[in-house]
Amino acid sequence: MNKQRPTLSLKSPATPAAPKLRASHARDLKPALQTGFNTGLKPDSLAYSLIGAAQAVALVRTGTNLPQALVQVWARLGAGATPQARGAMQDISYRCMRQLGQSETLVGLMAPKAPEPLVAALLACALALINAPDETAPYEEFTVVDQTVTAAEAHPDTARAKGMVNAVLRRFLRERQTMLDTASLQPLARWNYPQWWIDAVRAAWPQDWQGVLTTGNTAPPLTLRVNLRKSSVEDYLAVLEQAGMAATRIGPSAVRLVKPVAVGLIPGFNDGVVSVQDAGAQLAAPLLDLADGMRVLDACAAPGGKTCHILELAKVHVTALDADAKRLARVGENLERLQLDAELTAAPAETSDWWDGQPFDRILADVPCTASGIVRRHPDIRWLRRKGDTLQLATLSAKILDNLWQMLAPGGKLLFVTCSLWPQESEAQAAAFAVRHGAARLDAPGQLLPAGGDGQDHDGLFYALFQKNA
Ligand SMILES: C[S@@+](CC[C@H](N)C(=O)[O-])C[C@H]1O[C@@H](n2cnc3c(N)ncnc32)[C@H](O)[C@@H]1O
Repeated sequence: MNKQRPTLSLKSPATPAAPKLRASHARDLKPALQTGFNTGLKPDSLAYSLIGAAQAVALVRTGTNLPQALVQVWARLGAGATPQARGAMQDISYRCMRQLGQSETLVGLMAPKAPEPLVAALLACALALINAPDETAPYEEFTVVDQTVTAAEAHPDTARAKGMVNAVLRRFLRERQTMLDTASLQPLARWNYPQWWIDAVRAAWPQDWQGVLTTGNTAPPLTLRVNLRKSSVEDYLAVLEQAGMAATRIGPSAVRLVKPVAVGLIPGFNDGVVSVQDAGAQLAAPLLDLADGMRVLDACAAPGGKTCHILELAKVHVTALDADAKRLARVGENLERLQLDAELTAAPAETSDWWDGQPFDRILADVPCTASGIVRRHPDIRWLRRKGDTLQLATLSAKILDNLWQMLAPGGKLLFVTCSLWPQESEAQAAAFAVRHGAARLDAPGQLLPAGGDGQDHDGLFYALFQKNA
């Protein structure tokens, strides 16, 4: 077995007398990922993908978001992280996030003592694969057990727990129904969200809370926006049919692929005929009621999905603003692919020193929020957010809205958007804003709860439209 240092460790070698922390405190520590560790596992084996996915899951449990965690793990693995291995690690870790409450509860029922972070994450990944809904189960359950034990043996952070991993998984296969029934008595395991999140959805949406939680645990669809400058929805559906890709129309410009594929394989993607965008998010640009020649501010623009849609609909001058210069670069890449043009400005939307004083005819304020409405795309969010984040983000977005209002021309319209389910960030924010500024409220969808199914399929978004007195 490789004797190199483990890649995940809560203790630093430079501080031998580090105080022992209780498990409840461990999530505040960022374990250092050490480069160069090699498990010796074959990159095309399930064991290799399982230990990689488990490291990403363990990082999420210490506060890193899953996309970043995967990038860190892949960087450390170097050439071993082949496209197939990356795909498998991504698939396993995303599944794991959707079932983490159940898996951690099951481990609590079956493990003799609380496992170390990487062992807990490895077990959670394995249980997510074993408990995958039948139609999506990617591996035989005995293969999963065997490969999880192999993975455990190959990594110094998990090797000592190999026997326990084996015992827990085999016990689960023997006593599956009893274990699942017992676990599901706990809301955390039944719904796979933290208790505070379940309570918040119940309080906000007493009629719909179960559907909202259930939809958030489904895999998201791959929805495309047809660029009406380059094609029509009918023509594009015909292109997909010719390519043998089944698809349905689920919005004015929205087409959902029956089977998601990598973006590089989507016909016309590289030529800007289509973009990837949720059907609910596609409502923003049309609500702005654009006309050629208008000055438009897209105030929280990155990665530019809505910026590009605006420019596909009318010949307008767009300022795309975002506080994050790195993310703003992605707006540039999307504009380039679609052969569109906008002015890119990196600055916080609650400030105004970047503004030339010329009022805007339309303002889109797609403000930073808890993202509680898009958990099916980002299943890690529920495990990363804290209850207090809502108030903090609502305070920032109130500042942003107040600042942007002074930049709007008389008679101009401001569209306020969130991808949140929490009224504090959405309807309560919109109502308070209207009162503060005497803003007229125009027709807009309000809260769209996340919905999946044949007819409609979209994330949870909130829309409020305001007009300034002429
Ligand atoms: C919901 S995302 C925007 C999505 C984008 N409108 C789209 O459709 O592709 C929110 C964006 O707000 C940016 N942001 C966060 N705080 C900000 C601030 N104070 N001012 C401006 N942008 C901010 C984030 O970097 C992020 O790109």
